[in-house]
Amino acid sequence: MASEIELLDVQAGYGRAAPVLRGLTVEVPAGTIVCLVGPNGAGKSTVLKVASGLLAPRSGTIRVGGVEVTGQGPQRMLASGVAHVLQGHSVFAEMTVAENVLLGAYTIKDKARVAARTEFVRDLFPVVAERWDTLAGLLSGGQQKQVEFARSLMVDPKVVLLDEPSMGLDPKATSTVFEQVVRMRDAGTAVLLVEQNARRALETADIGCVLDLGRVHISGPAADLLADPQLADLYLGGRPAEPRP
Ligand SMILES: Nc1ncnc2c1ncn2[C@@H]1O[C@H](COP(=O)(O)OP(=O)(O)OP(=O)(O)O)[C@@H](O)[C@H]1O
Repeated sequence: MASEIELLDVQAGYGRAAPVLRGLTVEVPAGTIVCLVGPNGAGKSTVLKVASGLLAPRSGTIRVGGVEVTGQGPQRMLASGVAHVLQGHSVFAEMTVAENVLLGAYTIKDKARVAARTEFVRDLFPVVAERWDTLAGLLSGGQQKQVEFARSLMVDPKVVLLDEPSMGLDPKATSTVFEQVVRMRDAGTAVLLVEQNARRALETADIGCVLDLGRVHISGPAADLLADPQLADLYLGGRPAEPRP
């Protein structure tokens, strides 16, 4: 299966400090959700920063859709097909949902294409369509996250990078947000997901990667990782795996 994004043997870090990523390899095949889990400070967000061009790797190779893009900055990575939904909330509260979503299309000059993408995201995220003219700041945290998802899909990316989408959300809103992540995948966008809520994320993902000491320690079908008692002990709070619904 072709990969939408590949990070191969990547070393990366901040300033003169020791590298955070030390020979990390991860790939996101088309049509899949890949989830990175691992302890605090393992480098999960750093992987996404390298993937979106916010942080240049010190060495290694990055490919998007099979084309090498190593060292490109965020704008060129976006143009190559990589969209990044950052941790926390990034909607503009004083702007409407429509204005927030359309910001995602600021690089697209073709009006017909913008109209087609607008229809696509309004269809995919019903709450976005329902609250289109509402000030984004009046929406709940989970609804705001869906506005961010919609904004990221305006450029029709090959892969979307999601950094802790459930952060600060209650369990019901978290479930809705994860359902929307699955809808994004089913609508054709591959997803690289980073989550503190490792068990919930692995229940949603197709492939799981456990990050430790700056490398992918273990990877495989997410269901297998969930069923592994040793992994559950180390990374999933020690509870036995619950069967998938
Ligand atoms: N902007 C930065 N400048 C310097 N060091 C940083 C910066 N961002 C992250 N780091 C360091 O890089 C390491 C990995 O951080 P990162 O945020 O990637 O981990 P994480 O696995 O996403 O952690 P968490 O689960 O706590 O969000 C940490 O030691 C952190 O202190």
